[in-house]
Amino acid sequence: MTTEETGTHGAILADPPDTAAGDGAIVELRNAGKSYGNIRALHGVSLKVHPSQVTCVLGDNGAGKSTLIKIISGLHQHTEGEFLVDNAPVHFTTPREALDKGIATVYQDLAVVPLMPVWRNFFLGSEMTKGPWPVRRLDIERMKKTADEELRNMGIVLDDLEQPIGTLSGGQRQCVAIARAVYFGARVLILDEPTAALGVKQSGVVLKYVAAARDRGLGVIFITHNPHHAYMVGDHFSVLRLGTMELSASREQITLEELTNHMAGGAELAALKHELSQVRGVDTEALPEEGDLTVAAGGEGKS
Ligand SMILES: Nc1ncnc2c1ncn2[C@@H]1O[C@H](COP(=O)(O)OP(=O)(O)OP(=O)(O)O)[C@@H](O)[C@H]1O
Repeated sequence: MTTEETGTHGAILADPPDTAAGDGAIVELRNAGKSYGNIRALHGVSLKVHPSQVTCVLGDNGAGKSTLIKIISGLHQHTEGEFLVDNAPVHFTTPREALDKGIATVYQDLAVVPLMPVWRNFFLGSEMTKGPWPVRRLDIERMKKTADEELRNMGIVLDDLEQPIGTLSGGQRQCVAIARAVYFGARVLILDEPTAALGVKQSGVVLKYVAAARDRGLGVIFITHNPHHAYMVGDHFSVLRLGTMELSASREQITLEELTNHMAGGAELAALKHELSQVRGVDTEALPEEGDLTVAAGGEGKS
């Protein structure tokens, strides 16, 4: 997935807004959509993000996941339907406006300065300072101490915060980005395929911190191709296909197998199998049946 902007952002919020109105959803899309000129990238999408819940958005390439993220994070505006934050309609014109409402995005390609220490990256763009103007200077000790405390609060233990962030694994960098967003007051955390480039073990570590962010009361929007990863932490599942919402189900309403079948497209696989049966040399009997798709997708998942 490509994005025009990368990295995490943070905003220190004033008192949390009153969410007593409505059903407590922080973010809501009602039949929202987006067209780029003649191209309808997203249409009729409804979605809610509640505090302390992980809302998973799944979809294959071109399904509209990036477009959805861009609307919620303030990079693009919706052209159909409604977008509400704390039950009030919004039309963000910049990511800053989304941040001011507590909506932070952690992109796949994190905007970090690889040679700078972990603690320095933690505060990048929002450095702590001390002393009166014009002799204000960086408060290095306080930044180190705070970064250390915040990472530990999230259960992230790194050997040395002085090490360049570029020396951390991809999974560790994602975790630092999540802790940073939590520290800077995010209420909604959008994670753009955080496990896509990671191996099994590192994906597990990142999923642990997705759950930790949820346990700290954040509403998490977890974008992924991988139904197995989604099902490990998700409370609600929305599957996008060709720009529309094909499925919206709570955890109680769907099993992992059903979710995987939706993602793998059981009908499409059957059609493909039929076409392949016309091709010499392809043993279609060896291909999985629709009911076997859990195994098929799990073994070969993109993420
Ligand atoms: N700026 C744009 N101008 C025109 N069409 C666009 C633009 N951005 C996205 N699209 C189209 O909108 C549709 C949805 O794209 P989007 O990038 O949101 O999907 P995605 O689910 O994020 O896919 P991927 O996982 O491959 O990144 C695609 O058909 C894409 O070509």
